[in-house]
Amino acid sequence: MTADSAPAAGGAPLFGRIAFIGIGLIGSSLARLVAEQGLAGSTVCTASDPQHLAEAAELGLTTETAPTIAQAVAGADLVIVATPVGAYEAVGAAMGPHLKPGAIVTDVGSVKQATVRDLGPFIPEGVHFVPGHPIAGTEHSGPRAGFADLFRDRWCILTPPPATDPAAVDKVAALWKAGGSMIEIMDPGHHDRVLAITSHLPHLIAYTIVGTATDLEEHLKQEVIKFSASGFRDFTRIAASDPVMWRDVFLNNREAVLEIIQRFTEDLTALQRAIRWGEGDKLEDLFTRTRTIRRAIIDARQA
Ligand SMILES: NC(=O)c1ccc[n+]([C@@H]2O[C@H](COP(=O)([O-])OP(=O)(O)OC[C@H]3O[C@@H](n4cnc5c(N)ncnc54)[C@H](O)[C@@H]3O)[C@@H](O)[C@H]2O)c1
Ligand SMILES: O=C(O)C(=O)C[C@]1(C(=O)O)C=C[C@@H](O)C=C1
Repeated sequence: MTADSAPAAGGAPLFGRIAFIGIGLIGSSLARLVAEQGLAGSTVCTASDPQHLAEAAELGLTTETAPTIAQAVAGADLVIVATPVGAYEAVGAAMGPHLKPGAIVTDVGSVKQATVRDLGPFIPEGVHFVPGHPIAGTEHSGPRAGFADLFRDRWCILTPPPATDPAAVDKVAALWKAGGSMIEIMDPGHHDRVLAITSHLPHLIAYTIVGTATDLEEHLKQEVIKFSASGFRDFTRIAASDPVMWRDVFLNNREAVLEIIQRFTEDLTALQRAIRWGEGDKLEDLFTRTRTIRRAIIDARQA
C-alpha cells in the first residue's frame, strides 16, 4: 500500500504532500514518477471508481488512499486533478472548501478553456491555480496502464491565468521537468485551437473510419479484420482510446473542434472532386506537401 518517497535526487522533495484526484493512466503515471524520484514527502489518491482505488493501493502508487476528495486534498501542497474533463465541476465543488491556503491546484486535462471555466470558480483566494496538459498518452486507461516514463521528451503545456504567482508555475514546471518533459506556457484558448487540429480531429477521424468499417456488411467486416495490416490498424489503436475521456474532450472543446471539422470537410470535398475529375496533379501536390510535414515532425523529435 505504500510507495516510499525518498528525497528527490540531489535535494529535498519538491512538495510536502501531493494529492491525486483520479488515478488512471495519467494520474498513475505521475504518481509513479513522483514515487520513483521522491518528489513528495507523502502522496494520497482518490478516485470515483472503487476498483481504481483498490488497484492503486495494491500497486503502492501513493503513500495513502482516501475515500473522498475532501479527505484527499486536506493538507495537500499540490493537488493534481486527473479525471475526465466532464467531472471537473463536481471535482471543483468537492475540493474547493478543503484546499489548504498556499496550496497549488493543477490538472492534466486535454482541454484548457473548460478547465478554467469549471475548476476556476472553486479555487479560493490564496490558492494557486496552474492548469496543465501533458501531450503524451496511450489508448489504455486505468492505474495499471500508467508508467513513469510516459512524459519523457514530450511537451507539457501550462495555461496559468495571467496574475498567477510565477513561483507556483515554476514548481509545477519542475515536476514535469523531473519526468523529462519540455514546458510551454500558453493561453487556454490558443491551446484548445492547436490541440483541436493536432489531437482532437485525428481522434475523431480514427473513430469515424473504424466506425464506418464496423458498419460494413458482415463478410466485408471479416475481411477488414483479416487484412488490417498497416494503415487501418494504426487507426484502430487511436479508436480504442477511452470513450468517456474523448466524449468529454469533444463536448468541452466544441467551438474549436467544429471549426476544424468545417475546414477538414471542405478539404475532403476538394479531394473528392479531384478524384472524380481525374485531377492527379492536385492529389500529388497535396501528398507531397503532407510528406514534408511528416519529415519536419521526425526531424524536430531528433533535434
Ligand atoms: N489518456 C490520454 O492519452 C491522455 C493524455 C493527456 C491528458 N489526458 C487527460 O487526463 C485526464 C485523465 O485521463 P486518463 O487517461 O488518465 O483517464 P482514466 O480513465 O485512465 O482515469 C481517470 C480517473 O479519474 C477518476 N474519476 C473519474 N471521475 C471522477 C470523479 N468525479 N471524482 C474522482 N475521480 C474521478 C477515475 O476513477 C479514474 O481513476 C483526462 O482529463 C484526459 O483528458 C489523457
Ligand atoms: O498517443 C496517443 O495515444 C495519444 O492519443 C496521446 C494524445 C494525443 O492526441 O497526442 C491524446 C490526448 C492527449 O490529450 C494528449 C496526447
